[in-house]
Amino acid sequence: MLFSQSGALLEVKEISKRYRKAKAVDEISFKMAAGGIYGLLGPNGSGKTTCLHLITGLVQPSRGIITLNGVGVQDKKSRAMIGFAPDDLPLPASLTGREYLSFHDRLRGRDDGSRASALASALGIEGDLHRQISEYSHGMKRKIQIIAATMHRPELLILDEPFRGLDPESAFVLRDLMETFVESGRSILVATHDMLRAERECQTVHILHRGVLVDSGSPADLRKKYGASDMETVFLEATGVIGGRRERQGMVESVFASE
Ligand SMILES: Nc1ncnc2c1ncn2[C@@H]1O[C@H](COP(=O)(O)OP(=O)(O)OP(=O)(O)O)[C@@H](O)[C@H]1O
Repeated sequence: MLFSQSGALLEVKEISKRYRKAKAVDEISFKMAAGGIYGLLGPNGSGKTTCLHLITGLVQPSRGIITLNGVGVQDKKSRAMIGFAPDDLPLPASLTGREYLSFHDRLRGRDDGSRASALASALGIEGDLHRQISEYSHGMKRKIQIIAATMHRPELLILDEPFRGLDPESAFVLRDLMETFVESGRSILVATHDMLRAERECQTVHILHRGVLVDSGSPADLRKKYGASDMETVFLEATGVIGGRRERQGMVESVFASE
């Protein structure tokens, strides 16, 4: 496993991303070590997806720098070490699953066909690889994306809401895959709204609110810090949702109060 001078696999240093006047991500910094699952939590619109796109190198930051093993993520060498499964499922409907995976191979100049088959078997869709993606269910699309993102054995796997729409069996299988992946010394950064999973699976979570990193730590440490019994309460406290409750309730009451 390669390391940068700081020993971190990934270093995000003071990155900001501005879209016209609005800052989607504002001066965020954090590090990830090799061999762990890290969570990116935050309310809708808090900048999680933007942050993931910046780390993949697909989007350029307005400010700041992101390195993987000490090399900028815009560099081709870094990109080869990253796998990304986005939340939306932008898949070419007319290709078969197998053709889609071969397409990824060609883009990377690799031949990972046998690994793709092994992963498809593990995820239970090997028998569907000859079918057109237009015929795939939501869960099958999610799985083919995860295979495409992992078959080249990246050092860093980035997953945006990977469990969304998966049945319990598929979620269980994906969780096993993630665990095996990190046991091999690789790391995962996962953006999620699922607090239970974040608590169970992430060694460290970063909580975003309006583009700003408001807190970071292990789920256990954060629960202690906020005096909370679960990560959902930590999330609501850290993002100020609980604090704004009275004001919101007043607004709703004003709508429904009898005249
Ligand atoms: N291409 C874009 N152009 C303009 N604004 C954008 C663009 N992409 C994201 N934004 C804005 O950046 C902010 C953060 O969006 P982002 O999608 O990163 O949030 P998120 O935390 O992933 O949200 P969700 O949980 O709803 O998916 C939002 O205000 C959004 O409107």
